[in-house]
Amino acid sequence: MGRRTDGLRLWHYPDWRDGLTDALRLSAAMTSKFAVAGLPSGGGKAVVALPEGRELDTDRRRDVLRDVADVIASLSGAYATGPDVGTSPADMAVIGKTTPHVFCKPADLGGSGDSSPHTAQGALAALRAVSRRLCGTSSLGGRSFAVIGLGRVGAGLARLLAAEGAILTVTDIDPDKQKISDELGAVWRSPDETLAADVDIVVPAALGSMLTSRTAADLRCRAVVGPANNQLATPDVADLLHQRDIIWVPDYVASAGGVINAISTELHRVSADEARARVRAIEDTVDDLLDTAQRCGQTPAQAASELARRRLNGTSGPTGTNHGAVAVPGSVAR
Ligand SMILES: NC(=O)c1ccc[n+]([C@@H]2O[C@H](COP(=O)([O-])OP(=O)(O)OC[C@H]3O[C@@H](n4cnc5c(N)ncnc54)[C@H](O)[C@@H]3O)[C@@H](O)[C@H]2O)c1
Ligand SMILES: CC(C)[C@H](N)C(=O)O
Repeated sequence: MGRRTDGLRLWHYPDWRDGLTDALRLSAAMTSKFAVAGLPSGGGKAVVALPEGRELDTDRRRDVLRDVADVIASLSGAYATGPDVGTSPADMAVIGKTTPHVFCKPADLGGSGDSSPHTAQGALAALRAVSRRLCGTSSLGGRSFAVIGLGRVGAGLARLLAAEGAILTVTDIDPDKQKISDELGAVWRSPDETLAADVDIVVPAALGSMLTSRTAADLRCRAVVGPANNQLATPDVADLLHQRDIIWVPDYVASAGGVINAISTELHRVSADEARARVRAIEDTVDDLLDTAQRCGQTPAQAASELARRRLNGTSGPTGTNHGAVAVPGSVAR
């Protein structure tokens, strides 16, 4: 069995089976993410499905993480985890006490630390490629962006965009995040208004399935490019966006900066500079994909999926079409 890698999501779901569905969709996307990034791993995802409204106190959270660590340890290296929505390097440190199969522990414990700044840099690189396509320059100053989700990745990316002189509309379901909006001089709107904002590029940086046939019809932007995993509710939304002349860069391409940095530094042992260069190369990957799509009369989604398929078929060993999901039902957290 090939090795599968990727993050641990700790989030609320109406039913633990919704968490399982999320884990399966995310793990499939991770397989494509690793393939397009040229990384030698299958995709995986672990989800802790918390019942709606249930918050974990410190002790309960540690117990849940230990349960997750036991499951990962039982897989004997077939799956390694890292952070995702709802988890952090500190959580990886807890898991790391039970199993070595964990990425992104804090640097003082030998890990590569928080993946989110690298994910944000990777998404910025993807945005540069799309800006060049739309405006003839990779410079982001003066361009308008609508950032949805001001969590670890979204807030970091919004700060990078603000530093380049971009014009920002932002949102989050957490009203406390309006502080970040104020700090950046951004316009704060509701999530629905932000998705339909009249901007150059919408940047999904929250949870998945935001792009449905209905929301795609309401978009007023020229492109959708962001770090959120699984942005499309259903694959056909990519065609709807293409028909509307809206460029959509597949999430598994734009969001690869975090895993590229973690694998490059923790497994390939390259320098921080080399890892940064690999993350920045997402700009070239997106350039190539958009060129291929245009040349072959495809959507960027089709071009990316063909590239992933070619890489998966042409590679033996640890990379394969297999992906795996570990769902830890909410019962552990009840
Ligand atoms: N952390 C990483 O390195 C990394 C890497 C690749 C992809 N991603 C993806 O990027 C996205 C964000 O990850 P993160 O690590 O920043 O998570 P996070 O938990 O730190 O942030 C998510 C943010 O989205 C907000 N949010 C949730 N639902 C929303 C909605 N409907 N509308 C607006 N805001 C909403 C939350 O309140 C939170 O502030 C996720 O899809 C994740 O899978 C993260
Ligand atoms: C960094 C990685 C572990 C991240 N959760 C991703 O989805 O790519």
